[in-house]
Amino acid sequence: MQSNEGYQFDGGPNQGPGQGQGQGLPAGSRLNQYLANNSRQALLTGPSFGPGTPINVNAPIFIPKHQQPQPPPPPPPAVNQFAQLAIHDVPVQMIPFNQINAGPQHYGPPPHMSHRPSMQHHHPQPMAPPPPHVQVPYDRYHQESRGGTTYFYNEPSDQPLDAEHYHEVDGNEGGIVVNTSGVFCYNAPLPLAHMTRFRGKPNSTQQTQFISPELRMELLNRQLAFDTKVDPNLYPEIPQNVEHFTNLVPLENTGMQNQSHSTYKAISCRDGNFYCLRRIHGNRIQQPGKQTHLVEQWKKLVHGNIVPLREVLLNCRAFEDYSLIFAYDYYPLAETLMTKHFDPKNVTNFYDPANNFRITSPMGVPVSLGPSGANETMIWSYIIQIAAALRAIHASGLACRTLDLNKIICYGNKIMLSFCGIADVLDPDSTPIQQQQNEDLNMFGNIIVSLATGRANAWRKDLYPQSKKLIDENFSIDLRNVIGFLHNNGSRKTINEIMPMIGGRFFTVMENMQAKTDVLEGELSREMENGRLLRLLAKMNTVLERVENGTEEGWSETGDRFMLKLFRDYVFHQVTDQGRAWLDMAHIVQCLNKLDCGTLEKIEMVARGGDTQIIIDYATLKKCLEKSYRELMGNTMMIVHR
Ligand SMILES: Nc1ncnc2c1ncn2[C@@H]1O[C@H](COP(=O)(O)OP(=O)(O)OP(=O)(O)O)[C@@H](O)[C@H]1O
Repeated sequence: MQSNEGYQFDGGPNQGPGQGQGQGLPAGSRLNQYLANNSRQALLTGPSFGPGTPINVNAPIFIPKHQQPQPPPPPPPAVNQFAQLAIHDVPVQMIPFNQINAGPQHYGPPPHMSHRPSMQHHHPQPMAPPPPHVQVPYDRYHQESRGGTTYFYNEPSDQPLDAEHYHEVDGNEGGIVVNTSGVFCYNAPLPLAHMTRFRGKPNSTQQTQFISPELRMELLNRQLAFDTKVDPNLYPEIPQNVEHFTNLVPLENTGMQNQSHSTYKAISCRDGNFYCLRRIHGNRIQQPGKQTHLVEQWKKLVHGNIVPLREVLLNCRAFEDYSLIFAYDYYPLAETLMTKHFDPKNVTNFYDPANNFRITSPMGVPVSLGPSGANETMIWSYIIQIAAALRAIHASGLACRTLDLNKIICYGNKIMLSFCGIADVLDPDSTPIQQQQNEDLNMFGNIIVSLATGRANAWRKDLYPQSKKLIDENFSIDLRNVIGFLHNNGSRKTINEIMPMIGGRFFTVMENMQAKTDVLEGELSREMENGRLLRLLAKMNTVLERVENGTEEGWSETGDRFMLKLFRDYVFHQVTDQGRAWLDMAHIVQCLNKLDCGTLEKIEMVARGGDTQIIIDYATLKKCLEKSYRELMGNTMMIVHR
């Protein structure tokens, strides 16, 4: 046996039978015995990867399924981890939001999923309901946790082997379990009960495996919105750069006669972030100090229901006039309350001429209000959010001054006051701030009347009696009180006074938002490992099969790289003893995780010719990778981010 930096050839630590199969497992552990049995099985049937010496490694043995005394797939109570998918399980197809749950009920696997038994190809029953699930007795399986992973296994039995055995198990309440043919099985808890109601009922296995289709679509569309560019031939009037902003894309119709303002998406070259630019056409600021003295206060205002103002450009010449430009944070595919509820035809769309592609927000389905307006729950949610924003603005000694349906944007579940601060620059108002704030409350009342009646101008004096009648007939006394209070000009009033009228509804909105946050956090924690594994894969592929590194011609075939090459085969190119590819995503993910952590667990790697077997631990492999990657970086001029 040779040893070099932790490499061990042919053999490995001398262990007695049944010892040390699972590192850190007690000797009497049933999992340990199970692994030992599998090891013995491997002795009888030969190694799983090419010819070679018996496996005697301090690690769970990786054996193609058909070589084992075959357990039927284990039935964990809930498994919804990516790691559990077979490699041929592809991510969920993009389904437009409005098509989800639509159409006839489709039984059987979706066309792109292939984790069903292969027999089903011979006897396809696409529209037949699935056969009743035969519950495998749970007590036939043993369960043992190790290093955060729960292994399910059963003792060898006389059962016939079924190499292609996959099961799809209908779980209870939103939980569908897909078992792959892999030996390892990751077990994850079901989402918290209070979160499941926000997920909707999954209509197929996919929805429990990946980020929910609605959220995926929403995020993808937002990403596309970020990426849109305009064709300069189609928009010759849009400048290439506006100071440090570039890549301007109009968010509303431009080029109309006598337009006084326009809105664009842009990227800042300073920080690479996206901004929403509101341009006021031909507005030369003569007395900057006097007109912009409130800008700094607006910039300091941070609130979840207010779009932050970041910068104001005075007398900008990029549009060949003296424009006033306000830069706000950009929220992709945000739409105004006006377009959402009153003018759905005008929904914010990007038309990407380069791709001939329209992007709309699948979540932002226009909700046209009927003759009796929006439902009361929705209105209360708006009231609470607008009140929260106004409370912050008024507490800062400012007034919104532009509270109307066109200046409130919807972004996901949230609504936000947009374009704040513009009125203070365009038209500095010397009336007492209290009076300006009172006017905000009046405008707030108008918005509620519009939403409740389904008519944007229902608050107008001539229409108000009719609107009031409709509201009295259809809405609660609390809502009528809020409107009455906001429209009452007789007394001094503050936004805080509507809190008692909101009452317990506040908690409902807060709980809903909290639950949504929990769902998003859950999704994030499932996906966050992807980046780590991607970085690892990128490093491995940067190093492997490189023809040469500087002057070293055989670099990729020697030393540490040779170890990594064998490891690549161990991870990705496992074969059965008949030479068929053996694919198990769980194995791949687990190996990469162990490499990333640099565990001391050992594996046996076999060269393709079968003439070399190497026993090595993950910690050493990790060092090989890091060292090779560093060597490569030392020879390059590129800046590489870790
Ligand atoms: N912070 C933001 N991020 C992304 N989009 C935004 C943001 N603020 C506003 N928008 C979008 O900019 C567009 C503004 O154009 P729109 O014509 O609807 O409003 P407006 O110009 O105020 O209306 P009007 O011309 O009637 O006064 C809207 O589509 C709105 O959704």
